[in-house]
Amino acid sequence: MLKHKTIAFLGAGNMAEAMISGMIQTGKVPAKQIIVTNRCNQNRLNLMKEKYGVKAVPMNELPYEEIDFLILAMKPKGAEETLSTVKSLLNSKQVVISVLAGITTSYMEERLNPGQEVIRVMPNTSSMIQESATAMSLGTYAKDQNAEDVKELLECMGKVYVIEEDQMDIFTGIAGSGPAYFYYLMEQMEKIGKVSGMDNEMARKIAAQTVYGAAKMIMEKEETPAELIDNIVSPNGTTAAGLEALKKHNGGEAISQAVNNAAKRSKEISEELEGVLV
Ligand SMILES: NC(=O)C1=CN([C@@H]2O[C@H](COP(=O)(O)OP(=O)(O)OC[C@H]3O[C@@H](n4cnc5c(N)ncnc54)[C@H](O)[C@@H]3O)[C@@H](O)[C@H]2O)C=CC1
Ligand SMILES: O=C(O)[C@@H]1CCC=N1
Repeated sequence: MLKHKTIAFLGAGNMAEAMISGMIQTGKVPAKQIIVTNRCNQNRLNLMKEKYGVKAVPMNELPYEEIDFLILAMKPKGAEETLSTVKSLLNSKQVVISVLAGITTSYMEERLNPGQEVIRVMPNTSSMIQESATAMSLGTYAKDQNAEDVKELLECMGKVYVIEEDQMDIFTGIAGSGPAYFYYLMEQMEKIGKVSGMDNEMARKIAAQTVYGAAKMIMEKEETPAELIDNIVSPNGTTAAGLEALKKHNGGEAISQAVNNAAKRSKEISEELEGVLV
């Protein structure tokens, strides 16, 4: 039952805000049960309080005893210090949820009290409008009931996929970072529309509607991407000409490289930070 849970965010940045926005919109978690804090930016905390009606407190005033789910939402490099700080403040019933890229459940478990429940999550910023593709992987000690509640919480932000943790790097490459590739793509569409005399705003909306429609087709129809492409291509037509240019300029390879490089970076972050322990 989410309505009785108290959820605290350590870190009040872009990802925390997107998640809070998604949660608030469902009404499943009362705003007064969401607490947000960060290391230094009081203006940011004020903004979160005004915009979402959540509690916003300085770090040293976080009421740890009230928290059910503690969400780590700072940058990965802050994990070490944060985990060592919260270790002595948490009890065994509280669940630590991390959205930090590259931070493994074992990394967290090794730095928290033995048996502490930990869940690793990878959302994306579309949580803001409840359209995230979010992954979750359970740590060694995560209990079924808490895992179910956390899944329900993440469903406030979009679709949730429970995955093996060894898939988290590639998931991050596809879905955590993924919105940025599509924004980049749409930015290029907007630019070329503008160069060709189209109104900026109009070109942006047209590109977005096209991406949105294509994504919806994949979600709602049975056809594969290849079949859907086939439905668009006319022999010697415009799409064939467009795809020819895309292939000539290694469009497919560019996307594969983007996903792979992001996944590789996620793995590197784990390795760099794990190195701190030895
Ligand atoms: N932005 C995104 O699209 C996604 C981000 N993430 C993960 O979310 C985390 C946060 O990313 P963003 O929100 O984009 O960063 P951000 O820079 O917008 O926000 C970071 C926040 O953490 C606070 N902070 C820094 N150190 C802290 C500490 N020791 N204790 C408490 N608060 C601290 C900062 O004051 C700031 O409010 C990262 O670890 C990232 O890997 C995961 C999925 C998607
Ligand atoms: O760029 C990053 O590292 C974070 C993780 C996924 C999206 N943003």
